Amino acid sequence: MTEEEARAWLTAHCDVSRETWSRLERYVAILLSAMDEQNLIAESTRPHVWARHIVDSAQLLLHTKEAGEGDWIDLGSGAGLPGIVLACLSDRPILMVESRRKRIDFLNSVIAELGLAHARVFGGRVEMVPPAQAAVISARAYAPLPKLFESALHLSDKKSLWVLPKGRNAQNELEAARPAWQGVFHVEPSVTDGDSAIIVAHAVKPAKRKGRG
Ligand SMILES: C[S@@+](CC[C@H](N)C(=O)[O-])C[C@H]1O[C@@H](n2cnc3c(N)ncnc32)[C@H](O)[C@@H]1O
Repeated sequence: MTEEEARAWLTAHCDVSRETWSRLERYVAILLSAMDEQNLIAESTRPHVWARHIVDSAQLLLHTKEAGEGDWIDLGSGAGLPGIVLACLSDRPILMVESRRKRIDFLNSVIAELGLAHARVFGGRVEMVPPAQAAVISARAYAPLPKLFESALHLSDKKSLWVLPKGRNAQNELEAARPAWQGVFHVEPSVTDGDSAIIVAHAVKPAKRKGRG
């Protein structure tokens, strides 16, 4: 997907008002300029930021149309991917969880600068977030599935929808997690990379251990 195709995709699939475009443009500008101080995205993706990061984040919205009302919690948000992009494109309250100080400060400054009143940051580890029943949970490049579910189960209930961009190994990672985790799982293709996929899940819970004997 070229940068031009990425913008066209946003126009076709998301409700992008002039205000939203200007927020997204501003976010991209802040992100690229902060790259001088901290490594927020891989250097190689800098020329492809709209496709590799903005659309890659925005596409998660396509899989959450059935989600109930309530908060979206984004685990390990880093520079705000997907959290800030989703906050620009949706009014749903979003909590971004990030443990690294410089990234927490970066996220708070972006929220203030873009005026995203429905977005908040929990500055600390996912495991320390007070229990919640999120409507949606996302995590991009945060942790392998078992650690991801273990660390965030207390933020979910059976209705929570998990949307987890997982790269090329999505299916294998899912198979590996299956013995320990039950749920309803789908693997959806990514629009930005034909080889990558997004795991969409609900009713996630630890599998019952088989009794001995
Ligand atoms: C590889 S980065 C990905 C960042 C962003 N989601 C993205 O796709 O660009 C993983 C992020 O998760 C954060 N992180 C890792 N473990 C965490 C934990 N247990 N609690 C909160 N944040 C965590 C790291 O500080 C880092 O910013």
